[in-house]
Amino acid sequence: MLKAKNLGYRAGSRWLLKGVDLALREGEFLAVLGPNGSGKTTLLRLLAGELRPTEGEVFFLEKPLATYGPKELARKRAVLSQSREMAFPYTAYEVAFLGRLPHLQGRETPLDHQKTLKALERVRGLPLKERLFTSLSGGEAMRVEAARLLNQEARLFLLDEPTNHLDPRYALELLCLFRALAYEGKGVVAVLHDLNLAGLFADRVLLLKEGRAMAYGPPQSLLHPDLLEEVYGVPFRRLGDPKGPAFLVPVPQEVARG
Ligand SMILES: Nc1ncnc2c1ncn2[C@@H]1O[C@H](COP(=O)(O)OP(=O)(O)OP(=O)(O)O)[C@@H](O)[C@H]1O
Repeated sequence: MLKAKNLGYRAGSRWLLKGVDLALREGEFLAVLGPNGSGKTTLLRLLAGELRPTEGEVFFLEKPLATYGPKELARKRAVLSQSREMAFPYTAYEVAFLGRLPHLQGRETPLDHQKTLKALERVRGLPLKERLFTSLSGGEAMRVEAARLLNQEARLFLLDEPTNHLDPRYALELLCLFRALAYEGKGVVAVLHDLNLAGLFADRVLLLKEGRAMAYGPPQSLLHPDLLEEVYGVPFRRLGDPKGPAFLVPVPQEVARG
């Protein structure tokens, strides 16, 4: 459903992203990993159509992304960005309702409100619905934003650090939710910093370093201490049962040397 070929983006004289290829099928969950400043958000914004590539092209549902109008795009792909800013003092309910906007034919219907309540319920956000969005904690705001995305009923979800601000239980719940949506046939691309969550939830991982793809493939083969040390510049240790999922933790140099 989503394909990028030789994707590059330059700001001034600096390439923030260069030569990135990826392909996402319906039902797949792709995790984008990499150090701070490695180009993850830039890639997500290119895939969302918020930035135009300097080089290469993005195809979404068999069409060049650049040929979509904003409303058509908003019905088909939903974006969770890092910014939580709201131009107006919306309630949590109103923020979740924003997801219906691309679908409204002139005016809202009772069904749009039912869907909004259902979306809030799926993220355990119903008790927050009357609260001003700006008064919510980081984790509460993230869940309300997730309800907005669900309400958009898109085929592709692009998530920039969706587990930011979430405690371990909500982080797992949120990723389980998007994993379930992928099993239903949606596509999910999530920028994550937690390698272990990526290993648990993603079908494939793209590892970026300085705007270039260092590796792209199934997490079992990529989340390896040597590769991670090369990408992040710190040693990693693999924990857990060798036959089970890998859990990788960064360790100080002294600990790595024993
Ligand atoms: N408009 C711009 N002009 C110049 N440099 C930019 C611009 N936007 C982003 N950058 C730089 O490009 C690099 C990649 O930024 P990006 O936000 O994509 O990284 P990231 O991997 O998402 O980082 P983080 O993990 O810190 O969120 C950073 O060094 C950033 O400062």
